[in-house]
Amino acid sequence: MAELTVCAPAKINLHLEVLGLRADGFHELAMVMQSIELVDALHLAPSADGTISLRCDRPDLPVDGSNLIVRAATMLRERSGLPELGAHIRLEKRIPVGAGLAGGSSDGAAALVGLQALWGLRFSHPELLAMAAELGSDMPFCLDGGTQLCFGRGEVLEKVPPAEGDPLAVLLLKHPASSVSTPWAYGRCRELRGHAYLRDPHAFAQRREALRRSPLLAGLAGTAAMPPVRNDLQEVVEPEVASVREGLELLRRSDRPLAVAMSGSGPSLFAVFPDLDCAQAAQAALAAACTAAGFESWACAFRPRGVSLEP
Ligand SMILES: C[C@](O)(CO)[C@H](O)COP(=O)(O)OP(=O)(O)OC[C@H]1O[C@@H](n2ccc(N)nc2=O)[C@H](O)[C@@H]1O
Ligand SMILES: Nc1ncnc2c1ncn2[C@@H]1O[C@H](COP(=O)(O)OP(=O)(O)OP(=O)(O)O)[C@@H](O)[C@H]1O
Repeated sequence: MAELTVCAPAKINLHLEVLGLRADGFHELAMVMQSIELVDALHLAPSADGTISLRCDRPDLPVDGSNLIVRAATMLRERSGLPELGAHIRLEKRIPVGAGLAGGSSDGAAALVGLQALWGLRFSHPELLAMAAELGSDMPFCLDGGTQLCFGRGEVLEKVPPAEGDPLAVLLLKHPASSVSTPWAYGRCRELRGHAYLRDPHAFAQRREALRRSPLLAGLAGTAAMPPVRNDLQEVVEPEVASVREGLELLRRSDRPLAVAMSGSGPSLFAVFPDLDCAQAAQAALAAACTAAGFESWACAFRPRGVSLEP
């Protein structure tokens, strides 16, 4: 096989509820995650000498063993038992880094799927999901993407069927000089809200059931109005990060957004619109204000799937 291209879409969190602490030190979560049409591209080619190399068009992104693409590739080769496997990988990076959009996680998921195809491996889907879960809490979602309920530390997934008709869309904002450490955000959440964390597994189960029946899923299906988006990390990050406050204020000026919130651990912000035309109109209307405040913006439709191999 010559070269192969695999797409790695970003995600936003349409619901991020911190339930409590787990024995492994991670947080027990109840989330709804949504893939969007903001996509990194990985170009894969076999290497003759068994090396795994990564090149990227973003000089500020490490391409060594700390990159999730290299970590995923190394894990896949080890688990295959074929140490002679190698690949040259070129990353076209379009998802902002450290933004709350799981760009790194999605790239790792794309590496698992793309290299399985390039190397002709035959891991089952559950095996790929298990490898993804070892590499990061957001990575399992990124494999199949679309709209999913995410429980546990983020790796226990329940698919939500895509809505009928035109997909919803978002206007996404991020300040290029701003990024938020995910471990810091969760640590701060524990400081501020740890006293109110749920402790009883039955209470966790009740919250999961409440999310399965929530007005949010009816709103996404178009059978009810979209409720406000809940992101428990937003109330932790917003007071500490000016670009989050500024971005939320900008988005609240747009024309009738269905919801406005921060994604993941931030600092990217999004406003939900009924379709891509509305999101693009909102982007045009806010263009001058965003430029003046130094924000980058993207108008993206919801995407009904995650990682995808390109023909
Ligand atoms: C904020 C979100 O992006 C929301 O989708 C995710 O929860 C974070 O997913 P992620 O970046 O893949 O997180 P990981 O790389 O697995 O963990 C990074 C750090 O975040 C904290 N973390 C992450 C997930 C989780 N359920 N509880 C946590 O407390 C832990 O300190 C962990 O060491
Ligand atoms: N391929 C990659 N793309 C982007 N970041 C990567 C990649 N590999 C490793 N990283 C590292 O992961 C960290 C954050 O990655 P990412 O862009 O997924 O953050 P994020 O969007 O906040 O993710 P999450 O929503 O899961 O918190 C950065 O420190 C970055 O250096």
